[in-house]
Amino acid sequence: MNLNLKNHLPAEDEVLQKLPDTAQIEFRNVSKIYGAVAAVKDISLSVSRGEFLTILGPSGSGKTTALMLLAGFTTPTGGDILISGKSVSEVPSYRRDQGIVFQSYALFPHLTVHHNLEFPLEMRGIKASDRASRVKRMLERVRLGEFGERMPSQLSGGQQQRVAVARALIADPPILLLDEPLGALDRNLREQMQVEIKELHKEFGKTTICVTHDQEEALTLSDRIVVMRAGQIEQIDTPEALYDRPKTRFVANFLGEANILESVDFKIESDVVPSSGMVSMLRPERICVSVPSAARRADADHRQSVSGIVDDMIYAGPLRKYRVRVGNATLIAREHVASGQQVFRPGEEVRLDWLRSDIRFVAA
Ligand SMILES: Nc1ncnc2c1ncn2[C@@H]1O[C@H](COP(=O)(O)OP(=O)(O)OP(=O)(O)O)[C@@H](O)[C@H]1O
Repeated sequence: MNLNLKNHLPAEDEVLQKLPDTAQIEFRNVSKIYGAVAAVKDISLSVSRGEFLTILGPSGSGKTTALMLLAGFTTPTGGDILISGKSVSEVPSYRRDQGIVFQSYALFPHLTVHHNLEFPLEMRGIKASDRASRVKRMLERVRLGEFGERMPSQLSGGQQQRVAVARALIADPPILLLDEPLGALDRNLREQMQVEIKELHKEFGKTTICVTHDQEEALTLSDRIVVMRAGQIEQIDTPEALYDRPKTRFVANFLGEANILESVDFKIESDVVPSSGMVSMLRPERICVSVPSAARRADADHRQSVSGIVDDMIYAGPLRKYRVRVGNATLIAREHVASGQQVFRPGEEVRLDWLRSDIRFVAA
């Protein structure tokens, strides 16, 4: 990391005009081609001021490339990126007023926590007395008030991550970029940090773009999620819409578990007539498992029921997951564990039923 960055900064009048506290971002037909590989292929996307948008997708789908294009670490092969209406294609990364948090935190190892936070303020020419008070306030905000004089190596992973977020926010940039920010943390800490990041987002209101391959993280943090596949946008939606109404089989399978009811040997009852090229999908938690002789439910007229044989039952703390053979198909059903609930073992016959309105149709 070049600590003499200041010497390379452009004169004040050259600096991209200071943007308001939070910014609108637009990708217009952006592509990034590496030889025969289109890492990002003609993506268009608009992010509102203050929005928390997560880019989600499998490995190699172009998530990091999209973020690096926005950060200015790489230039598009085609298309344009606009921040608050202004093209930034010609603006180098150090002049795009953005806070960035990497999975590896990228803290300066030879600077104390205090100096790590002070660095972006110094780069912006903020005077020493103001810097000290801002650093103090920010360290207190991330509950690290006592840790200013420590070196990064003397902090836990979660604490280092909080320093990295604090450093990204301290200069009040309009945009915050998070690249797998919680990837290096264990599960409990990750959940705790998700809450902290959400709170910081609410408090600071920065337009935030986060890259992750962790579905739960995406669902928890985001106002909207972009699902990428092979360099293209497969679907953009709110977490709930994406999970509950995926448009394609890829999204249904990528975000959680899905029963794709294709070539099953029972007729799927639905109140909606699917268009051609669509297949039926049912989320496992929408299926109820009961004994074959169970009394008819009050809403039985709105439900479809089938009988099957339990293949497998997995207990996972708050959830119990069944794999049930129904004719030639295997359906997955997931139940929240509750007291007094009947538990079924492999080989037992069960009835599965679901609301007809819970059937979704996704592009095959
Ligand atoms: N500098 C590069 N040169 C050549 N190909 C590249 C380069 N950077 C990325 N790619 C290719 O572009 C595609 C998208 O890569 P990218 O890193 O954006 O994916 P990703 O979704 O972030 O994956 P991951 O979750 O594994 O980080 C991949 O096929 C990758 O091999």
